[in-house]
Amino acid sequence: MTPVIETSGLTKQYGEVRAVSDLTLTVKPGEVFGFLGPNGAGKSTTIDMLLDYVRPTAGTVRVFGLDPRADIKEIHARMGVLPDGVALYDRLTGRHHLEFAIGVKGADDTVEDLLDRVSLDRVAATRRVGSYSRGMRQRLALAMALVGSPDLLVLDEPQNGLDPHGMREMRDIICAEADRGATVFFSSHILSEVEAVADRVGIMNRGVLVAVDSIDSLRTDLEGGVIVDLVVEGAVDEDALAAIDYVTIGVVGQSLTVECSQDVQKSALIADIEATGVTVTDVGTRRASLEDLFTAFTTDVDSTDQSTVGAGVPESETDETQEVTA
Ligand SMILES: Nc1ncnc2c1ncn2[C@@H]1O[C@H](COP(=O)(O)OP(=O)(O)OP(=O)(O)O)[C@@H](O)[C@H]1O
Repeated sequence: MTPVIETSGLTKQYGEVRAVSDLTLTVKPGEVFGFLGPNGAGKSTTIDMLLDYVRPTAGTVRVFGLDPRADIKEIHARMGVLPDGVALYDRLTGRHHLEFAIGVKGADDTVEDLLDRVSLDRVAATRRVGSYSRGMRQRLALAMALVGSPDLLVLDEPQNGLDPHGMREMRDIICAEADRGATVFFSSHILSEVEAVADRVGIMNRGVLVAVDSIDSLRTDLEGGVIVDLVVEGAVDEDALAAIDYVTIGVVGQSLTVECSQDVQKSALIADIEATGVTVTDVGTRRASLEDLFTAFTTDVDSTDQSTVGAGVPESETDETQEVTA
């Protein structure tokens, strides 16, 4: 089956900054794929290359097996996009936006149905968008992305501007779209939201894809995915703790976070930790959350790397972006 998204060696260089470096990634039909990474990791740049808003420096990208540089109209016809920093027309009403989107796609959706799907008030839809809150703008933009029941939804930070209620609705919409067979590729900082809906996640760090798998498999990669939280009394000797080589220990004040495999015996672990000169006063065990995985995969890197996040990119380099209108 042709992958919905396929990149190979995909790279984008802005002057000194490598925004995306040698990205090879495949997203299969029907998958909900969460694209994660800290600020400046290269998520939006990757999405922009899928949409041909930005041209790669090297490598290839295919969407539905097509090249965005040559076939962007065909790709857009089968895709719904919620871009980062949505551009809406303040003077037009929500209803006008949806009518426009339905017209462009030649779709048979009704405005009312779209409004209901994103829980945007029908009366509010008659108001100009200039008066909308951030959350309302986000809901409207999502409704526009849903027009025509696209085969692929690309959502850049869809939870932006949404309150917890809106986030839950966004989760439901993503699940409903997946249930009808759509592929969903979305970026997010809200890890719990990603954990709730994604079949697989890709974690970007400084332009590099540092992990890609299901959340459960990533847990297994992370030494079995058990976290032991400890509170200790006494002087914490970080070097001595680092020398306990069968676990990874994070230290914040008197709290230790220990990543370890399931077969590590807690009593032996505590004995080894107390041998460094502290007394353990509290112990808790939990499974690694996506938050733990995210921290483990994105806390590492040599800060002199060429792809360093936000490495003072001069303004003049921003014109390397090749804007392309679809
Ligand atoms: N047009 C541009 N000109 C120069 N540098 C850019 C441009 N666009 C992005 N960059 C740089 O590329 C890197 C990746 O940025 P990108 O916006 O893709 O990250 P992101 O993961 O989407 O971040 P965020 O989560 O903050 O939106 C950053 O260092 C950014 O400063």
